[in-house]
Amino acid sequence: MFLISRCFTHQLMTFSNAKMPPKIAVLGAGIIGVSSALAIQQICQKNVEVTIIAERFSPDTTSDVAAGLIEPFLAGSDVERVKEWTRLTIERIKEYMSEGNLGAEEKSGYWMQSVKEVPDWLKLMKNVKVLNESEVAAIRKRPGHNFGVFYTTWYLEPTRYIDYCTKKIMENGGKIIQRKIENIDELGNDFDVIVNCTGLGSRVLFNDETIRPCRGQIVRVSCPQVRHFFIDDDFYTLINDSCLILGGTKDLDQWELEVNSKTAQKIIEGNCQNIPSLRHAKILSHHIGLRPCRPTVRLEKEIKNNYPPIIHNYGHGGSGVTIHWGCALETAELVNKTIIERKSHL
Ligand SMILES: Cc1cc2nc3c(=O)[nH]c(=O)nc-3n(C[C@H](O)[C@H](O)[C@H](O)COP(=O)(O)OP(=O)(O)OC[C@H]3O[C@@H](n4cnc5c(N)ncnc54)[C@H](O)[C@@H]3O)c2cc1C
Ligand SMILES: O=C(O)C(=O)Cc1ccccc1
Repeated sequence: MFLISRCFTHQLMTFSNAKMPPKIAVLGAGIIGVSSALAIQQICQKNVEVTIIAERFSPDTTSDVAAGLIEPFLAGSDVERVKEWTRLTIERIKEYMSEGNLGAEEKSGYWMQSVKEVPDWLKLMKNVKVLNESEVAAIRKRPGHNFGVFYTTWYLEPTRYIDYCTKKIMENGGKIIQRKIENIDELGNDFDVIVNCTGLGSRVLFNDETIRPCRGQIVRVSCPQVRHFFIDDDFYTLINDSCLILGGTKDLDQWELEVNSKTAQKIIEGNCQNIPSLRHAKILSHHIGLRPCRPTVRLEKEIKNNYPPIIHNYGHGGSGVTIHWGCALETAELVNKTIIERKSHL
């Protein structure tokens, strides 16, 4: 268990005290917050004091609901940035796998489409095969399966990964505070840089009405004989180490966190049409998550009078796992640059 204090015990500190390491507050403990905190410690060579402040921690974040399939989805319109963030995340996953960690694997499968799509990010995947007409006919399971792509991607189970990152953050001297921040004024001048990884929370905390919930409902099942993912316009079967994740609704501006049993039945039925052997699946659990959707991911520095610099890293839609490490590295570089600039002005 990590030491969690519920109040700020920081003494007021200014940069003028050059002997003290700069204090960085990371708001949010989903995959974006914890990966950003770890990247900051690594890029600033641990010459910083990182404190994660969050209302909810794993396994009670949106991130914990995700299957962790590595594929841009509802990631906004910055397609080139998203592709580069995805590339960096894939490199990170390969390192994570090489350490022998559970909850990360290569995984192949089918994406069946009503309208033909061969997005640029497929170049980051392996074994990509755009299906020809006879191959589509052989795979087709439901109306709307007019085109298809076979490829190999990866999955990264968020809950295991968040635990991995959090342990490293604490080993590096990081701190954790459980608290809902109603207004960043509460942070006063306790920190030298604020990193905002609050996801959908930024709608209220930073008055950003461009970030909107996209409600996703999933069913976790056990069906070991299913070994490939299967995605189409309306449903998906994704794979983790010890379960399958059946999805996948995407209801914009829906905030309801209660599981809808009719929706669950529809998800199960639709995926059984795609993969008939799912009829033998054992239902394990039902979950809801609100994807933090925004026209683009907000990853930038904000300078507000009378506040420490704020580095925003939020609005990752349905791709927070897919692009987390690319975003974390860019966030950490912005923090490091800010620290260096402020020191040079002392
Ligand atoms: C059903 C579903 C399936 C998904 N599948 C995938 C997938 O396969 N691949 C993929 O890449 N992505 C997937 N996603 C998307 C992914 O889950 C999100 O993009 C990602 O979780 C966003 O991470 P986050 O850390 O920004 O947000 P969150 O996980 O929501 O974390 C936000 C953190 O900020 C804290 N916070 C918020 N406001 C405040 C406040 N005022 N004070 C203090 N703390 C605050 C919260 O407590 C929490 O700790 C899926 C999402 C859903 C819903
Ligand atoms: O449900 C989500 O948000 C996902 O990211 C899962 C997913 C992944 C790839 C294609 C469709 C849905």
